[in-house]
Amino acid sequence: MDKIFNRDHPDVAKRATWENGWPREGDGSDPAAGAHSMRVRNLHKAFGNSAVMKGLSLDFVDEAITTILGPSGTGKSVLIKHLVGLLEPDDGEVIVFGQDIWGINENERYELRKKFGVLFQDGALFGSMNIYDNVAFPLRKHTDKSEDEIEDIVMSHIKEVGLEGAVTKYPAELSGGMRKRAGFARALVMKPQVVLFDEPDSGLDPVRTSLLCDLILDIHREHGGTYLVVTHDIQSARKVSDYVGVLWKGQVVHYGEASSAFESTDPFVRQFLSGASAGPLGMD
Ligand SMILES: Nc1ncnc2c1ncn2[C@@H]1O[C@H](COP(=O)(O)OP(=O)(O)OP(=O)(O)O)[C@@H](O)[C@H]1O
Repeated sequence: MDKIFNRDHPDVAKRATWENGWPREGDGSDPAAGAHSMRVRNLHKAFGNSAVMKGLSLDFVDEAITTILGPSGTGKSVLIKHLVGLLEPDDGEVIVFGQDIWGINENERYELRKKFGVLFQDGALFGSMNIYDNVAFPLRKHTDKSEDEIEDIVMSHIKEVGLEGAVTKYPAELSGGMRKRAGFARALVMKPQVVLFDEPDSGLDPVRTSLLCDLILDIHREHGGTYLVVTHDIQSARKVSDYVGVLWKGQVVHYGEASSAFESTDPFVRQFLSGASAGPLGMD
């Protein structure tokens, strides 16, 4: 399937400036500067005595789908929460659309968050609202659009995710896959520049996982945007990724174009991506 991400496009070629497999860090003179809407610099975060982020740095390539892979408990969700400003780093910076999100005030952070759509693991739908009202919620809360305008936007996204037959149903009446699709529609209604997916495949069977990946690709091709997908699922990563980052113990052990991850000779990356029990990765 074709993807919107086209490495030959001049804007994208300019953005994907690499040094030793890493995006080159931007300075004022670097053509890649400003080309990464989300940048994480030397991120440190501990909960009590437990250090979770240990100096993580990563630039996400605009308009691409980047997948973050890594074992359980390695800090993938913590990274997402830093990107949307739900967690504050102990040290380091999270720079989003050119702004250090902890160098601005709460109102500015609130405005910045509107550029993000987030699809949480279970869809994070409101159980007391039907699917239409769930998807309409961000528009009613954050815009002054009329109900007619809202209906046009909501129904176009509900159709896009194939839920037009379920608008009056409540989340509890839907399957896990349908709830995720409803969460995806809700994540799109504000026309986000960035969409973050926290384990979109969790709890889905392989066929539904594959269909959800197709939907992610289709919608990315249709609307563009910078997508970040956190997952354990190697098949999903193979299917959707332009770039792959592999995390282990709060650090990035590999980051580059998807093909370079799947061909990596690094013992940790190979073990994780092949699911082998023998290798540097243990149960701890
Ligand atoms: N608010 C919190 N308070 C205390 N510890 C936390 C908090 N949030 C995360 N942690 C801890 O940080 C570590 C990383 O958690 P995180 O959820 O980011 O892992 P993950 O890589 O997303 O794992 P999984 O793939 O299993 O979802 C875990 O040990 C977790 O218990």
